[in-house]
Amino acid sequence: MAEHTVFTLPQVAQHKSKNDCWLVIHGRVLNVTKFLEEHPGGEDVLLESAGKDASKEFNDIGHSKTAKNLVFKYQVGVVQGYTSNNNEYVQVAATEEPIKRETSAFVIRDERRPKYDGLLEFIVPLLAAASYFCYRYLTRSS
Ligand code: HEM
Repeated sequence: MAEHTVFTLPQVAQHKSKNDCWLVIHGRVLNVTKFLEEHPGGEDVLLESAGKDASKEFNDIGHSKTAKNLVFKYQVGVVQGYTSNNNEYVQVAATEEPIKRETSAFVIRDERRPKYDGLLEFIVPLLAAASYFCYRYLTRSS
């Protein structure tokens, strides 16, 4: 698959013109030549990062989810030293500048409750009520 073609950073650096513009975002090598004119932020910012790792610039803008998903569309490979991990590419060996791995801002809370929680909620009041009636029964005046 094309998205797993491995490129070195010097190889990526050879594609830095308006007619042939590649950049790296989070270990992914992107060919954004056709996207230059479409980029809502303008082509100049992309050309400034052409042939380079633009992860920091990409993050700093705070691109939307749409923008993040578009990254996949332009992927032509990965940077040497990165490996796929659940659809994210993480650095496995020092290449040049370390690229920060993007982390999710969400904390997923496990709302599942223990299996017997519901049962206990039912049994404890039942036992309390049963104890009360036993007590009343045993202490009743005949
Ligand atoms: C393939 C990589 C990129 C894609 C797919 C992309 C996509 C987009 C999209 C869809 C927007 C519209 C706003 C949004 O949805 O977030 C946007 C805005 C923008 N992008 Fe990118 N972008 C890329 C790379 C970059 C890079 C490397 C830079 C900076 C060096 C950059 C700078 C900007 C700026 C300045 C805006 C305008 C933000 C604003 O007007 O508030 N983008 N980009």
